Amino acid sequence: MQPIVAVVADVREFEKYRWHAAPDTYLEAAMTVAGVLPVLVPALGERIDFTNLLTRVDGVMLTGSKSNVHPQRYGQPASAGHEPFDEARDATALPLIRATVEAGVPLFAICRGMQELNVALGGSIATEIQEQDGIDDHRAPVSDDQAERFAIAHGVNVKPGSCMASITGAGRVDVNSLHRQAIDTLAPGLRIEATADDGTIEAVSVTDAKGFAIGVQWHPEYWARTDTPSRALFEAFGNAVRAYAENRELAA
Ligand SMILES: N[C@@H](CCC(=O)NCCCC(=O)O)C(=O)O
Repeated sequence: MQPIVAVVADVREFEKYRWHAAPDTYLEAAMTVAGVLPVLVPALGERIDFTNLLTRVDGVMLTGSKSNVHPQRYGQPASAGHEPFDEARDATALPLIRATVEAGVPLFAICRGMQELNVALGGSIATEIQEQDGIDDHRAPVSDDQAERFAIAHGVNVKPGSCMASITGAGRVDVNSLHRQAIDTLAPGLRIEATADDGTIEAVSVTDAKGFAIGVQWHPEYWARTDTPSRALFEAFGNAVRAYAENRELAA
């Protein structure tokens, strides 16, 4: 049995069309390492019956994106520093996250996805964090080579006793870094799982989650086959999704 994981699409305009799409790296990591079938959910917002969708999938994965959650979603005015936006993705991901957490469906939120998780549950986001005193530059290296942009960039400190620690081990984990925003106010119901040396929140989990519900600010999908912590995260997500699918089948 191949469990199904919903992946919310980004909206992109090219070749004079409006596309709903997701980067191949996330889909490959889900298929190859997690062992699940990723199925794109178009960013059609509240027209989607999220309750019905969640009866037909065994997990939800939220990808990273160059776009940012619109600041109005967390009560702040928009500025150039918050752009670019993808409001169709916001309108789809945020209610889906709330429904997913409520239903106890396994959830893996990556980069923008972790920021969406925080906003969906009532938190806020800081933008252009590298301009803050004491905060390092977490943006991707300037390069045309994706492997250079997604290269390991810094260490994070995984909290002992955390969900993340049960997957990657507690202590130091080396990660890549491609973000200029980060969690500002932590949402109620989220727990910090890992931080960078400058205090930036790098991983969270849903405090009273019925199962796997983790967000990471880095990109484990890119090296999921070769990097041990990245592989461990996708394998753990896949195992949680399979267990959920089996329980759902037994209950049917
Ligand atoms: N845009 C937000 C979210 C970070 C994120 O998802 N980054 C992925 C970018 C992929 C790329 O640059 O190729 C932020 O900047 O914090």
